[in-house]
Amino acid sequence: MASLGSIRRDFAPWNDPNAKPYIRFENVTKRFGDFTAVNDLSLSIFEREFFALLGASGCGKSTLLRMLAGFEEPTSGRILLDGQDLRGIPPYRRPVNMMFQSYALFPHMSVEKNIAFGLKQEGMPKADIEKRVAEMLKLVKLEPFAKRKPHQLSGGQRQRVALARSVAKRPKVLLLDEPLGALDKKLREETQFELMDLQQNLGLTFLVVTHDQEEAMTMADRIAILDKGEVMQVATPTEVYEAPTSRFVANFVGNVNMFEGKVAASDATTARITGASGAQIVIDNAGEAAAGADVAFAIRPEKIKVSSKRPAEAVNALEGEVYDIAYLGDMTVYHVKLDDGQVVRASMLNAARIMDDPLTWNDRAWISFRPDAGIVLAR
Ligand SMILES: Nc1ncnc2c1ncn2[C@@H]1O[C@H](COP(=O)(O)OP(=O)(O)OP(=O)(O)O)[C@@H](O)[C@H]1O
Repeated sequence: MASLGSIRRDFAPWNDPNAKPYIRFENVTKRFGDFTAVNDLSLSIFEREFFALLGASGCGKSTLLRMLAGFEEPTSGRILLDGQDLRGIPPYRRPVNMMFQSYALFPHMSVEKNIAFGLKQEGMPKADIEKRVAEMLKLVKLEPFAKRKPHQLSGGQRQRVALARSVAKRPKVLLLDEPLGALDKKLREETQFELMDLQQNLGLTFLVVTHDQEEAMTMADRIAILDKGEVMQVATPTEVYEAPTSRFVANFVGNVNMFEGKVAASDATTARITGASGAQIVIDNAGEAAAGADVAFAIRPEKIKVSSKRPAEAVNALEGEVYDIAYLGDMTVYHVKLDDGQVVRASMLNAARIMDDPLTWNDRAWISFRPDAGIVLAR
């Protein structure tokens, strides 16, 4: 899984009951004809937050950005920015700017002219423009390339010009639609960190749309996971990963194993889930789910241990057969087919060069995990 890169200690205004949201979507619905792209959606974003909208293609992410930028109006509901209802305010009068992909740069203009373009249009005095462009070039580390044309730059450098151009006007909110979509994997990762630095240094509020969950996990303070125009969960990357509130979110972010079953018994300290095959899983607690409820026990691959013998101390251990092994260098991913037919994915770090319990295809194997290693999902 991606590193949770942007964890900023002490930055959590969403936990402060007195903090006022900076951007607020209030019961926003957007229809195109009889198609509902955004459905009664409410969402709060705080000043200086790096907020990501994550969801599959067509879930309404871009429509939300476009409504905030003023290119579309909600069919119903309100969008507030710093307490002001944005309805009817044209895009150029909103303190919001959209960063477009680097291919939207002017090919015949140098880097510095590209950055200066919007400022000139605004009628900013020449001396101020020069100062601001110099500042921007420094910020995105492109000073040596000021005179070059876009085609004389690498993809990552072009992306930085696009970024400099979109922050040159000092918008309060920057909207980024798949900002790193055009870059290869390595460059993407580097640029992610640059983007985070820039956002923090300038104290901007970023709203980024992506369908790349690792990217959202790495960069964002909080993530909203959308499905069919509705918010499924809003939380920090860690919470989304470790404490998803639904099967949908658990499946959407990272790899997960789901054990479907019924809550057999539940008290304050432990609960049991019985699967269709009769196998029982002991868990810490079943949350809100009452005895008899249909639930899923969701557990991440790295929280499952694979071994050739049943670990003596294990509360939960299920037997099966090694079905597939993928050696990834830093870790090994096992697929174990349990005796009831379910295939479980378990990943183990290769901390030592030589495994003390080597397993291979078709070996009998046990998977085991702690009662608190997963989470019970009722939705
Ligand atoms: N102008 C429009 N007219 C009709 N339907 C539209 C219009 N704009 C968007 N839609 C529809 O609304 C839905 C949401 O579109 P949106 O662009 O917000 O999706 P998205 O989540 O950003 O997807 P992607 O990741 O593919 O860009 C889609 O089903 C799309 O076809």
